[in-house]
Amino acid sequence: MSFKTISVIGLGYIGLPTAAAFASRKTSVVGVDINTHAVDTINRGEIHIVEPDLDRVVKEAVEQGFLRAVSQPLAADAFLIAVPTPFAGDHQPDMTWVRAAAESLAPVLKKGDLVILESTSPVGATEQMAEWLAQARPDLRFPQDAGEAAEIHIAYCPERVLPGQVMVELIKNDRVIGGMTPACSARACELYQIFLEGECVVTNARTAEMCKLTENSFRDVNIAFANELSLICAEQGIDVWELIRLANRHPRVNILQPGPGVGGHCIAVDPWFIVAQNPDLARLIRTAREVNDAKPHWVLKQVKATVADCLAAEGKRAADLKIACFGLAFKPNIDDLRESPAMEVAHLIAEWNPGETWVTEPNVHTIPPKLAREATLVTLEQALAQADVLVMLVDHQPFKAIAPSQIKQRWVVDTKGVWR
Ligand SMILES: NC(=O)C1=CN([C@@H]2O[C@H](COP(=O)(O)OP(=O)(O)OC[C@H]3O[C@@H](n4cnc5c(N)ncnc54)[C@H](O)[C@@H]3O)[C@@H](O)[C@H]2O)C=CC1
Ligand SMILES: CC(=O)N[C@@H]1[C@@H](OP(=O)(O)OP(=O)(O)OC[C@H]2O[C@@H](n3ccc(=O)[nH]c3=O)[C@H](O)[C@@H]2O)O[C@H](C(=O)O)[C@@H](O)[C@@H]1O
Repeated sequence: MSFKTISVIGLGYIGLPTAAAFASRKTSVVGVDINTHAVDTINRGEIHIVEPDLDRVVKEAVEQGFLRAVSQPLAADAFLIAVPTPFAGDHQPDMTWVRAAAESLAPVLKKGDLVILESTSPVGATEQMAEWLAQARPDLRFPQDAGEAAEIHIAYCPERVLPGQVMVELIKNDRVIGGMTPACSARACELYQIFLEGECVVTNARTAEMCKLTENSFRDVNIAFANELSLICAEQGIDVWELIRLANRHPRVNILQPGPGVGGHCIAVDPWFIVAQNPDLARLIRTAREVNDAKPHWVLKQVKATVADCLAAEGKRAADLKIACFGLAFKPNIDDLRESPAMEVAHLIAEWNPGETWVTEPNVHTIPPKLAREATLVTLEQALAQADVLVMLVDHQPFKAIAPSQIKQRWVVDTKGVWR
């Protein structure tokens, strides 16, 4: 049985590209979002987020009548949930959005429908979602009670696309399919095969949930290793970038790059879901999070030491000093500031600095509210020409292109090793 209508609940960085990918294959897609600005923008054939190529695909899909957005779920044959799953203040996963999404679609569920959870979630979340649906619809049979005789199919299918390459990775990456029963997995594979060129790899829901968390924890632990090395190398007077380059010449060593910390709303968040469920066992994963979260404070110490050297050498007063931070985004060549360690370093510097704190960020045109009272957004040219201390935080292309002669003989803290 094919899918006549597909509904995607949550039209953000993941939901909108997914909805557009289905619609681009000439399948009727109804996107649902509680944000009316997002709904209106999409219905005009425009987009409210930044992602290469997404604008073109959405425009075509809307113009051809395959994609439309609404504020409340309508009947469909398959529902994909891609709403936020942040953590609460104590690092516990916050499933409020998933519950609200599930409860909002329950009234329109009918026999034979497929419900997929795509949001990054703790182990057991899919079973929990199935319970919420069953409580809302006691007239339908769900997999947790009916097994293969279920009238509703439910699966966990995590998303693993890299921001900036979403439209390519969405189609090409292999996809882990965690059905609550084999029939649920088979139905989910059928759905993704509408646009997927990668392989559907089938497992159960709990393993699929853990798989997503494992991928991001793997990266976090490996970045923490690089960040820890950077601390050790600074103490030992060794250039960490050269060290990593040399060690990576070993055929079985592949160390990642240190930086000001780890940002974005995924790698800095998801490992905590494992820690929250396994507090006594997830020791390495917790420590990696702590190492990466501590890095902005270490960078501040480096800045303080450099400022002290600068003041001593140039005989200036601290209040007259200008410190320029290069970059605010959470990684290079994007405008996303979520959980950005560069933002945090800039904030820590501005709170401490008795002089002026400047930030230069080619992808942002107004100073973010968190920094508005304490820092000034300046051009790259002004920062380079007039600041006393330069702090490299994000290896954006324009910063990497700065001529070495402009950096030479300057007071520099370089967290990305691009101005060495
Ligand atoms: N952004 C990324 O690179 C990746 C994100 N993920 C995961 O995907 C999930 C979604 O993330 P993003 O798309 O980045 O979030 P987002 O914040 O960009 O989009 C989520 C959307 O859901 C909407 N929403 C919230 N509650 C709703 C409800 N009850 N009904 C309808 N719409 C609702 C919001 O208004 C928002 O537009 C999260 O679990 C995230 O961890 C997974 C892989 C990559
Ligand atoms: C395992 C993995 O590669 N996960 C991806 C990750 O996307 P994201 O853009 O957050 O990852 P990223 O490029 O590693 O950046 C995360 C953070 O880590 C930093 N970073 C990255 C690599 C490195 O060598 N050193 C370093 O410090 C970045 O600057 C950034 O602050 O998380 C996404 C997600 O889950 O949302 C996931 O879909 C993506 O595939």
